[in-house]
Amino acid sequence: MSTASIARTPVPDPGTASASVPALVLRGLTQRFGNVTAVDGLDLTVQPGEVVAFLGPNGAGKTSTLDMVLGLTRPTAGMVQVCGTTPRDAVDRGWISAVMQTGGLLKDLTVAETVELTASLFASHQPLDAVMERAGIAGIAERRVGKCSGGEQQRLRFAMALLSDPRLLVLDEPTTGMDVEGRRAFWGAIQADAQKGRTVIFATHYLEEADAYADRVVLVSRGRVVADGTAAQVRAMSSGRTVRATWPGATPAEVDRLGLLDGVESVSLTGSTVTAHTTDSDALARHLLTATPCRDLEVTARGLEDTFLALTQPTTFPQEQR
Ligand SMILES: Nc1ncnc2c1ncn2[C@@H]1O[C@H](COP(=O)(O)OP(=O)(O)OP(=O)(O)O)[C@@H](O)[C@H]1O
Repeated sequence: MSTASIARTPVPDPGTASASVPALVLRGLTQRFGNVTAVDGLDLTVQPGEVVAFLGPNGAGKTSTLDMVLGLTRPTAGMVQVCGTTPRDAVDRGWISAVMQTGGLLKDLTVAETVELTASLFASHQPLDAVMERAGIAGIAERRVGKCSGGEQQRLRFAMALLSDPRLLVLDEPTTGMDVEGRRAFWGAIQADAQKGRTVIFATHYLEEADAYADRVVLVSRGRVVADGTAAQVRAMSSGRTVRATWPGATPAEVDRLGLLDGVESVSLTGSTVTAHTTDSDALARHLLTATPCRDLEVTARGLEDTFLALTQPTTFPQEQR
């Protein structure tokens, strides 16, 4: 099944996880698969009501972390607490549930039948009509799952995850493969729900989703947190500007030498385009226009995407040269 909420029957016991207890605490969380360290001593605390984007490149360790949060795998080392208890206990109590990317749906059932069947696995659950309304699928209740679009199927998974009225909702790249309209409708439903106080943590590759929907962005790279704050704070973490220019016939060695200039944080060469991040764009621009054959020079403020690349990719020149 795709949602952790339906993997086990929850024990109704509202009230013992108070609002002052963090929704999620990770301490030194580590997951190794043979020689691969997928999660490398990750620390994170999420307070109730926060909407957190877990952002990182492929293989950063997002899914491995969320699997441990959901109690699907055990950490190699470190600790996970969900609403003050273990992940398995939180799942049992219906305090945490998840919307995963794929799977878990039977195509021949209708949307309403799917929600009913899932609800029958719980000792107690939210009213079905209210859950379907909240997830934005009340209007397609009689539609067969196989006829639903990707966005509609994700909203159905969202409804299934809401049945236990979880305190913490985990979304693992929930809008992968959806078109723009499907993504917007899905996030509209999640946001409306989050505004009522639910804690949401979502893994995504989409920077614009993190920017638009998260109160807080946690940027992970190689199993570690490399930035943590609002989208604006994370963007500001790599201050400075991006300088791009066309350098016909540039060699990697010539471009690497730009890394020796004051303020240059990273530099790369793609075709004949040089891209550099620097805290002193005037000096770099002057150098490129006077000491190299560069032309078509462009200076821009960094966006979240540039910050993401700057914080998650190694520079192209050796550190000892700097
Ligand atoms: N079961 C496993 N066995 C071996 N290696 C694994 C396993 N699961 C994950 N990995 C490795 O651990 C690292 C982190 O993977 P993970 O899926 O957690 O990253 P991710 O950030 O979710 O990536 P993506 O955005 O591509 O889904 C990768 O190098 C991956 O190949």
